[in-house]
Order: sequence, then structure tokens, then C-alpha cells
Amino acid sequence: MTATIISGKQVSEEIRGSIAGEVKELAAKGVVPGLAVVLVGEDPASHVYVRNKEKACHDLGYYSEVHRLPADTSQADLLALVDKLNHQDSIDGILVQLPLPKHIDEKAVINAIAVDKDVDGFHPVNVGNLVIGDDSLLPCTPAGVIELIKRAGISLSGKHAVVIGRSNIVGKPVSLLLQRENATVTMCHSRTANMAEIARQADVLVVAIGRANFIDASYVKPGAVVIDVGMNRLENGKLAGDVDFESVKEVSGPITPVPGGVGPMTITMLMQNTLTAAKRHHGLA
Ligand SMILES: Nc1nc(=O)c2c([nH]1)NC[C@@H]1CN(c3ccc(C(=O)N[C@@H](CCC(=O)O)C(=O)O)cc3)C=[N+]21
Repeated sequence: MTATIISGKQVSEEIRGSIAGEVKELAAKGVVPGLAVVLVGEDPASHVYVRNKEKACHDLGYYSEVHRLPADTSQADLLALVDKLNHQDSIDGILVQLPLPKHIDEKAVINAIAVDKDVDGFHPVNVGNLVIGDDSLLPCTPAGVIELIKRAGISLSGKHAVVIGRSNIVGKPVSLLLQRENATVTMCHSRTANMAEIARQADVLVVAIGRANFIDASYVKPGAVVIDVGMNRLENGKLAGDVDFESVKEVSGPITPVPGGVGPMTITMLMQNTLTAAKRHHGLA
């Protein structure tokens, strides 16, 4: 039996449709959501993302600025740009593309972004509010994972969700959001013993480890939902997830592809966060 494919592309289009409606309403009030993206140096993976993001902004009628800075930009200059964007009225959201060159302290940069403009949800105040369960700008990829599961009509309440990977940008926050949806959550990571055995207990398996095609059918209970957050560039230039899609789809339930799964949702959630930030900025939410 071949599984249903959960199309992040299709779900994204749905959500972008409703965002576009809200953008129209805001425009009537003279408000245009504005996003600034800052890219330091030449990470090729980053460029795909920035290109897709620019397109999304354009399609939705957002104002957008992309600041492409040379790899040898000093930390002081980067912090000065962030400070300028923090105070710029046309900008509601700021995203500083990670990773940054080694001579720049990422924490110092993230901490410098105004909490209300932190559309990545990486500032410690937003992370703290996520942990507590208070209102915050949610990190885009984890928020996209939850939205994708919900819109595929899958209920999480009481389900066993297993998250593989414990990064600050995906594994940790997605596990908190799954708990918020009343799932029972187990986290696995590089030191986990018997990972396949634990993964096979999952009703919902979320994989974010950054190893191409690592998760095969031996990790998957028949019928389980599989969400692949991996984004690995192969030598042939193709994009591969962390899940061996071809073998896993023969045993799993609904499964996300790469590309066309979580990736487009990440960008859609960035647009959603920027809209939310714009509404709050203008006292409309
Ligand atoms: N501060 C910061 N925030 C980020 O959210 C962030 C970042 N830095 N650094 C880089 C990673 C990577 N990332 C992607 C998101 C979507 C696609 C995406 O749209 N993928 C499409 C198309 C990919 C393709 O065609 O090559 C897909 O999966 O279908 C790609 C990459 C966000 N990141």
C-alpha cells in the first residue's frame, strides 16, 4: 500500500490565500506588512530560501528588503543594521539568515532583534514564551509542521509523537508544540539507544536530523504519520529529506515529501508571522 502524500505546497497555497485576503483588508487601512531579510556571506542553501521568500513577499503584496552583506562584515556593522531595522517603521519583521560566518556571535545578533519583529521566533523572550505556552511569534518550521498535520485532518490529542532531533530551531520547539496539541511526546537524538524501536512506537514521527535518507522503513510503524523536516543537498544537486521516502511510503500512513513538504510551510509561516507582527505594530491585533 502506498501512502497518502501530504502536500506542503498545496496547504501553503491555501494558507497564502487567506493571508492575501487579510493583506487586502490591511491595505484598505494603509498598512503594508514589511519584511527585512539579512544575508551575510555566500551560503548556497541560504540563497534558495531567500529567493523563495522574496517571491512569497512579492506574490502577497508585502514590502520587502533583502540586505546582502559580504562574508567579512563585522559584527558591529551587522548589529548596527539590526538596530536600524528595529527602528524602521516600514519593517514589521526581521530575519537574519543563519548560519552566520564564524567571526560573528549568532546569539548577540539574535538577542539584538526587537522581540516584536523576531519573525523567526528565535529571540530568547519568544522561546521562553513558547515554553510557558504564552502568546509569542512561533518559529516557522515547527509552526509549519503543526499546521500541516492539522490541515491534513490528523488529530494529535492523545497520540504518541516521536521527534528525532533536538535542535533549538526544530526538534525542541516542535516537541513543545506537539505537547501543546496534547500529544504524548518522546524525543530521540544521536545518543538515543534503540532509536528504531522507539520510533516504531510513534503514531506521528517527526524527523529533523540533517542526514539524507537516514530513516528507513525499519523506523516506521505501519500507518504512522511521517513528517520529514530534512533539507539535504545531494552531490547531484537534488534535495533529499532525512526520510528514505521511497521505502517508507510503502509502510507509513500520510507522509510529507522533500521538496514540497515542510519547506514551503516554513516560508508560509514566515509570511504569517510577518502579518501578525504588522497587525500588532499598528494596533490591529
Ligand atoms: N534565520 C533563519 N531562518 C530560517 O528559517 C532559515 C535560516 N535562517 N537559514 C536556512 C534555513 C533553510 N530554510 C529553508 C526554508 C524553506 C525552503 C524551501 O522553500 N524549500 C522548498 C524548495 C527547495 C528547492 O526547490 O530547492 C521545498 O522544500 O519544497 C528551503 C530552506 C530556512 N532556514
